[in-house]
Amino acid sequence: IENDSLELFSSLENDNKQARTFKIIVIGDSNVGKTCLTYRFCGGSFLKNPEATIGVDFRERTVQLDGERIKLQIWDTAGQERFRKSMVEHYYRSVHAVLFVYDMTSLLSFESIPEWISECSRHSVGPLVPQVLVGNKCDLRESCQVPTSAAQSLADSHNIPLFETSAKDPSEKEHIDAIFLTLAYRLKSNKTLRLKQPSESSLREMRDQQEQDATSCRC
Ligand SMILES: Nc1nc2c(ncn2[C@@H]2O[C@H](COP(=O)(O)OP(=O)(O)OP(=O)(O)O)[C@@H](O)[C@H]2O)c(=O)[nH]1
Ligand SMILES: [Mg+2]
Repeated sequence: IENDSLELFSSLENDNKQARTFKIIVIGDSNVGKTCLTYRFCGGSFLKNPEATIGVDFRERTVQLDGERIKLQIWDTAGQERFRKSMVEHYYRSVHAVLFVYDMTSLLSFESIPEWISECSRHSVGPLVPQVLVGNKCDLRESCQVPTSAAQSLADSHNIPLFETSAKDPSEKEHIDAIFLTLAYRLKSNKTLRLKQPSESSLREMRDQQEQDATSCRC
C-alpha cells in the first residue's frame, strides 16, 4: 500500500509541476513559409492567406516527452527587413533553439541562409543551442531550385540537420511535428541550458515597437 501511494503522489506531483518552457525562433527570408510552418505545427492546418509578419507572432504548443510536459514557445519572426530591424535584439535574447527556413523554389532564399546563420552567431547563439535547417514547399517539385545535395552540404558544413518539407501538403503534417520534436528532445536533455524567460516589461516594450512599425510603414 505504501508503495502505491508513493507512486500516486509522485504522479500527482508531476501533473502539478509547471511545464518547462523553451523559446524557439524561426528565421529566414520573407515568403519562405515561416508563418505557415509554425501555424501547421501549432494549429494543425494550412494557413491559406497569411500576411507578411510584422515584428513577431507568438505561437505555442505543449508536448509530452517521456512523461514530461514541455511548452514550446515559437517566435515566428518577420523576414522583411523593415518589419524586423527594430526587433532583432528581442528575437535572440534567451533563445533556446533556432529553425532556419528557406524556400526550395527560391535559390535566393537558400543563398541567404549563411547570412541568417551569421546573424545568429553575432547575437551569441552558440553551438549548444540546437538548430535545424528546413527547406519548405517541397510540394512544388517542378519548380524546385535548390538541389538536396547543395542543401545537405551547407547543413553538414554547419553541423545542422536538414529537413525538406511542406506546410501545405497535409501528408507532411507528422514530418513537421517531427522537426519541432527533434529540437524539443535536444532541449529536454540539455541540462546545461539556462531557462531564462523574457520579462513582462521586455515583452511589453516589444509589442509597443511592433504597433509602431505596423502603423508607420505599411506602404
Ligand atoms: N506551395 C506551398 N506554398 C506555401 C508553403 N508554405 C507557405 N506557402 C505560401 O508561401 C507564401 C508565404 O508564406 P508565409 O508563411 O507568409 O511566409 P513567411 O516566411 O512567414 O513570410 P514573412 O512573414 O514575410 O517573413 C504564402 O503565399 C503561402 O501560402 C508550402 O509548403 N507550399
Ligand atoms: Mg510570416
